[in-house]
Amino acid sequence: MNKRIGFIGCGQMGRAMIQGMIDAGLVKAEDIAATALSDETIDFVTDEYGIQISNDNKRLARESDLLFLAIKPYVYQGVIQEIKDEVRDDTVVVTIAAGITLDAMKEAFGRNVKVIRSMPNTPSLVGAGMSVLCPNDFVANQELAEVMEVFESFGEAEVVEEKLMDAVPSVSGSSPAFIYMLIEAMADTAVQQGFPREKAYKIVSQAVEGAAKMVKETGKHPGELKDAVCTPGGTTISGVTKLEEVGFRNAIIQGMTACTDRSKELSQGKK
Ligand SMILES: NC(=O)C1=CN([C@@H]2O[C@H](COP(=O)(O)OP(=O)(O)OC[C@H]3O[C@@H](n4cnc5c(N)ncnc54)[C@H](OP(=O)(O)O)[C@@H]3O)[C@@H](O)[C@H]2O)C=CC1
Ligand SMILES: O=C(O)[C@@H]1CCC=N1
Repeated sequence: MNKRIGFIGCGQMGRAMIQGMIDAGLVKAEDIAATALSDETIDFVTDEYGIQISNDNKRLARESDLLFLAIKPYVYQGVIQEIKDEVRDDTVVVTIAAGITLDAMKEAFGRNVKVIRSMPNTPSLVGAGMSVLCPNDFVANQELAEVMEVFESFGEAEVVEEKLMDAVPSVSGSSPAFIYMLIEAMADTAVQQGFPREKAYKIVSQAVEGAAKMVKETGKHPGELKDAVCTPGGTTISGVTKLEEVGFRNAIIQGMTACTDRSKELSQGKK
């Protein structure tokens, strides 16, 4: 890709995306530039990733064709104030924060900048990301296609209407945390039942990955796949019955709803 890609912020999510696109061969490390606040991060990223990194947000904003804002939501206002006059009219700005709306971006910039609101997730680090995007009216189809190419280099990407963006963290950005909790709980149980910890994580995470692959590759309804595991009078149905009794599915629904509610609060400017 012959676009200059810049990341303002180079923490967990920025690094996951950068590593993902380098591993995919989309860009060379030396063609990516980033900024961070601390010397500690700047030194670490220089050593580990080999990208250009400094604390000069203005220069990065001026020089980037695709500018990712990989900073925490509460830092957005300050950083946009700093860079808004440096961002060129042909630059595409990509947000990755929950609750930063396209309207809020327009207001912060005080003009019509090309903006794509996105929500990636950290599995991008290993090429298994799931990102959801929503462009504003000033992004041309070709520009959206280029940004999709970036996101698809480290996983899968979908475009949705902005009204769905507050629900997106619960299904992509935040959802890996819920799955890690599931894996941890399953592995803890395995350890309690005598498995060594490392074997427990290997077995459980492979089973989780396999189940996800079955849903994706067979196209079958998850309920049908679940039924195929349940032998009459067997072990699985005993586990399924107990999980229903303790409200497993309801717990997931409530967790995801709380996640979406928090995104809505952030979108409304609540701290
Ligand atoms: N973590 C995740 O799983 C996901 C995160 N996101 C979103 O990604 C964004 C970043 O999150 P995450 O990567 O986890 O956060 P981190 O805290 O790991 O990274 C934030 C980065 O921003 C840098 N930074 C802070 N202030 C400035 C500034 N003024 N100028 C330049 N750089 C600055 C920090 O520098 P330093 O390192 O020096 O402190 C750090 O490198 C958030 O908006 C979050 O909502 C979206 C999807 C998933
Ligand atoms: O927790 C958060 O707010 C961010 C957005 C999705 C994942 N991390």
